[in-house]
Amino acid sequence: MKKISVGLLGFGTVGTGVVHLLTNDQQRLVQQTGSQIQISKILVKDREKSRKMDQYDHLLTLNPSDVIDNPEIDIIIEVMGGIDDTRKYIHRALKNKKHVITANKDLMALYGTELLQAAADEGCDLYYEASVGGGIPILRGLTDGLAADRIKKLIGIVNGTTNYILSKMSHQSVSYEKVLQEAQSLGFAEADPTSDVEGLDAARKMVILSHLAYSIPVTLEDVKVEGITRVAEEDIQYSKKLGYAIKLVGIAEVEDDEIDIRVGPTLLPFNHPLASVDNEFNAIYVYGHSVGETMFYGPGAGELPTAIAVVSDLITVVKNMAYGINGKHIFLPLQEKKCKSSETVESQYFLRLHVKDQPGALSKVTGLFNDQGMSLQKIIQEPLLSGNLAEVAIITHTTEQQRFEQIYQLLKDLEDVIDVKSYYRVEGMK
Ligand SMILES: NC(=O)C1=CN([C@@H]2O[C@H](COP(=O)(O)OP(=O)(O)OC[C@H]3O[C@@H](n4cnc5c(N)ncnc54)[C@H](OP(=O)(O)O)[C@@H]3O)[C@@H](O)[C@H]2O)C=CC1
Ligand SMILES: N[C@@H](CC=O)C(=O)O
Ligand code: NA
Repeated sequence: MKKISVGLLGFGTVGTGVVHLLTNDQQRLVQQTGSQIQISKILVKDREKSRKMDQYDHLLTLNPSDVIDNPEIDIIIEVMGGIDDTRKYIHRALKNKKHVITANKDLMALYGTELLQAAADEGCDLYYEASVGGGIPILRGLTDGLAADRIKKLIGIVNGTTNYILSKMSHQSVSYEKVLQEAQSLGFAEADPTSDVEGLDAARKMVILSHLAYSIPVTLEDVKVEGITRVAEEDIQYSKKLGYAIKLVGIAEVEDDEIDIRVGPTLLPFNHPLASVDNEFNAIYVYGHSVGETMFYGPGAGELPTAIAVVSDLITVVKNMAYGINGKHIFLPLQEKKCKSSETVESQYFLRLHVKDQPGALSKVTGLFNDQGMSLQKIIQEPLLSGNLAEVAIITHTTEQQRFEQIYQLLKDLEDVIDVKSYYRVEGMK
């Protein structure tokens, strides 16, 4: 039987899951690929660290060259993360005619086109299913399952850590700091969770999805990004009272050949299928011209779900080797990029304000919207416990961003409005 040799860069959360599957599912791998897959070397940073799977200690190395320049290794699995070193290592591995599988969305969002081109030039495979939605086969869903359709819109909950934090804050009375720690200890959060909570991780995933869905070479700079750090418990509670869940959502939409991509806390009505996607689960809602609406749902992070995506890529690479078609399935963006101006993007909005708790204050607020020709869909007012203030939460009807910004400014200037505490976009049902 043909023997395929694999080298790993990294043996952390995802690496451990990959090694676990390669060790315990040999039989299945042989059935699927007709080959015996063995691990030859594993690059780590700390040789002395105690590991869950210590039977592989003899394969550990601190020298990247033992993996990427090793003539015995056919396929590199990159699960160490980071950008600069990994970019160099993957280029070198491809030059050495090794196929590469990576879970690294940071790298693929920034240098995906360059690396995919290098892979195509070398006749090598470069697969990265784990980089978006962990175990959900969303990249394959776009490139294979929906290959015949033109995609209109993607809405994704693509960051497990922030979804975990917002779900826990919504369903239990628990502090932001405590749930972030939980997400870290469960292995969902990045080594530095800033990229999770500031929305950058989701933005990177939206870049990768947009490349595949629209074949447009968007970059991270094209994504308007806001994280969850300013989402207050009150925002979550008032949203619930109005019938909505707050989620960190990425939206990529093409209209008249112009693309708009954004990531931010967004209200979803409870009857929206994405509203019930909780904890570390991810989901990507895809609107195709012909297929209509589809949703890809599953665990977006964690050891084994992410490892499943990596090992499924590995099976594809080994099958491609058997058919002699490596490097033939590289998707490079082919369309010209035209970005939509933010000001004209339409949405409903949620606003939470503190107003003076006195007769007439609420009617001044609603009067302002009325005078500006913007109707409101829902409004609630509740007294605050201190300061002779009331809290008002509003859902507007759909309006352009520039129009909303004008009204927001007028609202802040209104004498009875003490403060506009927050505002977010609201995604309606299609
Ligand atoms: N965790 C998850 O749920 C998901 C992670 N990903 C992505 O997968 C990748 C891996 O993530 P994860 O497993 O969580 O990360 P971990 O931090 O758990 O593991 C990283 C591994 O890489 C090794 N490593 C890191 N830097 C170096 C270096 N400079 N030289 C040698 N070895 C190095 C570490 O060595 P040592 O063990 O010695 O410290 C460790 O084994 C990242 O790109 C991440 O974004 C993608 C989807 C989900
Ligand atoms: N930190 C990421 C891990 C998976 O990509 C997340 O929380 O989704
Ligand atoms: Na995936």
